[in-house]
Amino acid sequence: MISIRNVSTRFAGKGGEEGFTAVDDVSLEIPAGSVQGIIGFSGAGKSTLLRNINLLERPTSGHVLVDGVDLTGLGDEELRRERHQIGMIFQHFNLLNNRTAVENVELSLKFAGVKKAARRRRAHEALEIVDLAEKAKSYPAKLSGGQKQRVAIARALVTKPKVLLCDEPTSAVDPRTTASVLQYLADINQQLGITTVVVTHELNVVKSIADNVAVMDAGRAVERFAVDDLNSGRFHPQTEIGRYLLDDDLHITRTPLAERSRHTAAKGAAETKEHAGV
Ligand SMILES: Nc1ncnc2c1ncn2[C@@H]1O[C@H](COP(=O)(O)OP(=O)(O)OP(=O)(O)O)[C@@H](O)[C@H]1O
Repeated sequence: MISIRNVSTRFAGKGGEEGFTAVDDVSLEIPAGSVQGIIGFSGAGKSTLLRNINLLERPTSGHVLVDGVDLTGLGDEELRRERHQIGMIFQHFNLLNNRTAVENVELSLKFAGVKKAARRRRAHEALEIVDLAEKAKSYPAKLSGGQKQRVAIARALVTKPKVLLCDEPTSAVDPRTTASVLQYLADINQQLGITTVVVTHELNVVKSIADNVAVMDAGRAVERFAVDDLNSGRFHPQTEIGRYLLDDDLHITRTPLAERSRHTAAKGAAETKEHAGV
């Protein structure tokens, strides 16, 4: 459904600085109706690859096909039309603060050329999908982080896209809200059959929502696996970055409390002696 073929994205350097390759020859097939996770550390190129899918960031080379249409080969007008098939949500929601929830959702329809008469009705319907009908007239400042993300989801869904791109959708909300936002995304994927791509650095996010995952490191997709295979122990990462990322352990080195207190006590006694000039 989404076919990423040998995509590379190189950013030009400023003022004689060397350029930077953020995405390096990535190919990825994302089946229709599936949830694809993209995981990696900060700076790995995840967001750039996601933005390559709707050409918010045009790849330097390679092709992106959505439903068989090569977006990289389209002119501006055709690309604008195809983009209405692709919704996107962001870490910081990107709502307009001077518009109510329903007006934020309506804007997507306006850009898609939907007539005014139908816009308000459809925007209310989209807010109902994310259980926010009663907040339709609230401004973003009066909404919690989770509610803002749900408005953003409604805004992305209202044009009935085939694809939903999610850039760190839960990084700015607490763990309980994370679960709620992920549940909405899972339900929407299941009920509406929207092919969903989720970029995250959180293993528990991909484990709970994705069917397939790609691990990115330094612009490359270095590992791919099905979450079922990971959960059942059939998948074993081959790269160091994969092993590190897929291990729940945070790798913090700590001295056990008992040893710490012995150490502190010994240090304290030495300092007391020193202070007393013994
Ligand atoms: N417009 C740009 N111009 C120059 N360099 C950029 C640009 N956008 C991103 N980069 C660089 O490309 C690399 C990849 O960035 P990207 O945002 O895709 O990574 P990421 O894996 O999503 O990281 P994070 O999790 O921190 O968002 C980074 O080193 C970043 O500084």
